[in-house]
Amino acid sequence: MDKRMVLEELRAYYRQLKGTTEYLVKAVDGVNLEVYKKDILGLVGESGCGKSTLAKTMMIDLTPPLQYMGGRLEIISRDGERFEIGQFKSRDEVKRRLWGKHITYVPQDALNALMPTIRIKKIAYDVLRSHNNDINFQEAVKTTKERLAELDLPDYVVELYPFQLSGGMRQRVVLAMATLLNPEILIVDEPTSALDVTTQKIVLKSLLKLRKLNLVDSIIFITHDIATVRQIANRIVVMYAGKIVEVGPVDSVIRDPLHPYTKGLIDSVTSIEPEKREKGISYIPGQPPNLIDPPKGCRFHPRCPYAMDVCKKEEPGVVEVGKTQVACWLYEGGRKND
Ligand SMILES: Nc1ncnc2c1ncn2[C@@H]1O[C@H](COP(=O)(O)OP(=O)(O)OP(=O)(O)O)[C@@H](O)[C@H]1O
Repeated sequence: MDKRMVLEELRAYYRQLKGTTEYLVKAVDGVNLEVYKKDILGLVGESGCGKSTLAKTMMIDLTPPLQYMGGRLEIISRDGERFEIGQFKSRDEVKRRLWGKHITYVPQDALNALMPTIRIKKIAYDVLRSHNNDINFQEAVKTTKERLAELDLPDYVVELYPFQLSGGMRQRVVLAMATLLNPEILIVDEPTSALDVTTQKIVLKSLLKLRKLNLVDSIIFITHDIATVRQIANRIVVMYAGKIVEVGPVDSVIRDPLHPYTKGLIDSVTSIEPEKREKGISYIPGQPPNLIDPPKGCRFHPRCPYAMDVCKKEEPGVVEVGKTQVACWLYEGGRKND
């Protein structure tokens, strides 16, 4: 399969000063993942588990207090050009060579990211000109109208100011601006959480369209919402306390979650199905750990109903169960018996 990104034991920590003592917040701590062409990955996990930090690290957007601590990150372009995290001398170089062109990130607060007093056509012109100094304004407007049409937005949107757009329209315009240069990888952080259900669906449709038309090769969709992941993603990536604990095809992970944490996450989703509602709302007991001093062994062990002695002492390796990869001692040497 065509790889677009490879992460091996990737680590990025925040340096935090309390008084005169420095602490390290281990937000991305030994992450392994391969992203393929045509992938739509749903990256899920509780608040604070490191999803946004992983996105920033994938973007090689490492500014203090966030610091790269080791491991590999490789981005592979459609033409086979390879970019390694360690090769860049400055953030400016990363910005010039990677952002927008090969990888792009739409952050959580993207709805407010567009300058309200600059017309869409001028914003798009600036994006396109940052990678092609020779482009003229008319060409830039034409390219922008084409991309807007691909996302089912009318031509006249180029003439508008961001404050004139509704939430859903603005989110699609943000997606259009972020993908004007057809980057291989698009990372979107909670793109639908501030929208009503109907508008959410329109935004999800736009994302699927970007993928289907090959305007982007791979999408990483960060969310708390497993129902949304089910609608859009082909694979689900479950993160807990700075680590990936399970990766697999979306349907099989949701139907038959392997890691006890994934099971807890899925069980805690409120359901509209009466038989599930009757069981009541379940939740994962306890709190996620402090990432300055996470538990030894498996980081989930203090909250895990299946925790064994080994879980408290040693970190589990990754085991393949069917098409799913899971980091859990229950599966070392075979399938869990229960
Ligand atoms: N600037 C910072 N300095 C120190 N620690 C930080 C900083 N930003 C985030 N963290 C910590 O890093 C950890 C991971 O945070 P991150 O925002 O990546 O999680 P998340 O899974 O994206 O959460 P959410 O779903 O709430 O956005 C958390 O413990 C958080 O408190």
